[in-house]
Amino acid sequence: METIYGKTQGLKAHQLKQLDRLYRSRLPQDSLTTPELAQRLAVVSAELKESICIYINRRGQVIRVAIGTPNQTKIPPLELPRYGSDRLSGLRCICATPDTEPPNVTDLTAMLMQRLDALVILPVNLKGYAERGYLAHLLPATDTELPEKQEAWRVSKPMTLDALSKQDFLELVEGLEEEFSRNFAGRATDDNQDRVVLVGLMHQKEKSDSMPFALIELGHLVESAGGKVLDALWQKRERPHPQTVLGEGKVLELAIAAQTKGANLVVFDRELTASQTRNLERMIGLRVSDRTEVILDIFAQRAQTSEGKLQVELAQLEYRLPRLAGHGQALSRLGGGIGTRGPGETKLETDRRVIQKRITFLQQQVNRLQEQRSRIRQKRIDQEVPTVAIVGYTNAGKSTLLNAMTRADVYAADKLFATLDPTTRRLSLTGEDDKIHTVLLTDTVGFIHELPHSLVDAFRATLEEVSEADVLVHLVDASHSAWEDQLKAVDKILKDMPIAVGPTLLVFNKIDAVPEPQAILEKYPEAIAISALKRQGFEQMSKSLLKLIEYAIGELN
Ligand SMILES: Nc1nc2c(ncn2[C@@H]2O[C@H](COP(=O)(O)OP(=O)(O)OP(=O)(O)O)[C@@H](O)[C@H]2O)c(=O)[nH]1
Ligand SMILES: [Mg+2]
Repeated sequence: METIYGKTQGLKAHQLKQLDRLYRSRLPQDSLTTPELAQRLAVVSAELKESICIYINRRGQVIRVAIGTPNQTKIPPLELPRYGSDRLSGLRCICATPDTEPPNVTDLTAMLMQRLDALVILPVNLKGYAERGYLAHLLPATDTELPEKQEAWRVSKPMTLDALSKQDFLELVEGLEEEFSRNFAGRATDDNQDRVVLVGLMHQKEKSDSMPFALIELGHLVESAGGKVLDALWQKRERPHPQTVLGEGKVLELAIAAQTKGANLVVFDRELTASQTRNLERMIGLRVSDRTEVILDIFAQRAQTSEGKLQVELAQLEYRLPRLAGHGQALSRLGGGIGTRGPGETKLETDRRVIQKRITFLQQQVNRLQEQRSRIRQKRIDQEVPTVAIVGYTNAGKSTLLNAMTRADVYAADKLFATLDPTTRRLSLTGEDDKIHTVLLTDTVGFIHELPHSLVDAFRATLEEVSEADVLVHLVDASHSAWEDQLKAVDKILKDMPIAVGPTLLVFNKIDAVPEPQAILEKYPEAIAISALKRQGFEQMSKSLLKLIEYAIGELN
């Protein structure tokens, strides 16, 4: 006997047999259904007073018989014959139901999530007959840039069983698939580029209805990681749903948005637990990732030095290990991209035992390099050259400033986390008495609010530089609309450092792009305003910097 899926408890032997016989039905390849099959389904449905679904492949074989609505009897993504937003899954569902309504949104969403070839709903009357049915199928997007209200499916008017049977099924699906793949080719300009839908939560008390800042930033992070943002949605909630972060209805909405826009990845604005990831992937049918993984991915792409690479891979694997069951295994074959790349050209390991071993190895390497680094630093301290570290939110202009002041050639770009490895350069500063003083200036990796815990280790090199510097320059992008939040986020990270940091000079950068810099300086009178790009305000900054160094180390020679 074949497996009957769904609500099978309490079924009598002859009912099970009746259901089992449905497996033996065979349809002509090119017809959607036959009146005989429709009638047999109707009889069983009427007797059980339940919806009955059968799933049929392109060869006309029944591959699954299930009790329940199309939504209740959904097939997990990995058991579908094919998966991918460029085509249909190769299965259609015929459902006889005692409910007399036309297909509802839940069932249509189930069709969308499984990318069914078609869905036929046959309402069964009181006498146990199906007189007519509805044919539903997905609609390809009409445009490469999708309009907001893209219809995801079409539902026919009620049709007689005869008319349904005469539908040329193959012609229908082949036509649809051709359009799907044409659109898909148009959309996926770069096969390796992730097409992403962003998801966030907003606290219930939040008054504004506009896109939360965290989500805008997440969009920049995804773009910095090389992904393309197709859509963003968020929900107001008291607290995250323990199993799915969002409420069930919102997850459905997310699934529809992701599927109709042809996304291959969904990214949440917070860390997900292993089971949340698993539940969401099962419900949406796409890979699900989070903010931390995106940041780690950026790090993996940017790491230059061998130390940077080691630290990033270590952080990635440590983040992944406890989440492996939900990730990588079930859906890894759905593709690569954000969250699957290691530093260098490698793909991240997915085997638990291998990972464990690799983590131990990487930890040893990182410790060794750290000792080396501290020896170098000791040498610097012995030379008694004062050290200055530039810190600040990512994209504040730290590398640009280092380049401008020292003619270094550090990569600066309008991307988050452009810099990963600290760079130190010698800098000559002219004091009040025109005396020239030499200091060492270090550019560091940018900070970000809610620095993910697993990343702190990857930041270790930077944090060491920061905590051992005599003086800090805290650079703020004054042209950013959220500059004050960023300033506070950096202050918080500095305050939480295990070792107290040296005195800090607050410097507002990109002043060339601020219409009224005066307002900012009134609020922070101790601060200095510069433009690293236009080399404005450098003189005053140098003077203040020297004063602060003098204060920090006692005397300048
Ligand atoms: N208008 C303006 N843009 C600037 C200024 N300084 C830097 N930028 C721009 O800001 C962007 C980021 O500069 P970076 O120097 O890479 O910033 P960063 O702080 O090193 O960033 P990460 O290394 O990513 O943390 C670049 O596009 C710069 O050209 C400035 O004074 N004015
Ligand atoms: Mg930088």
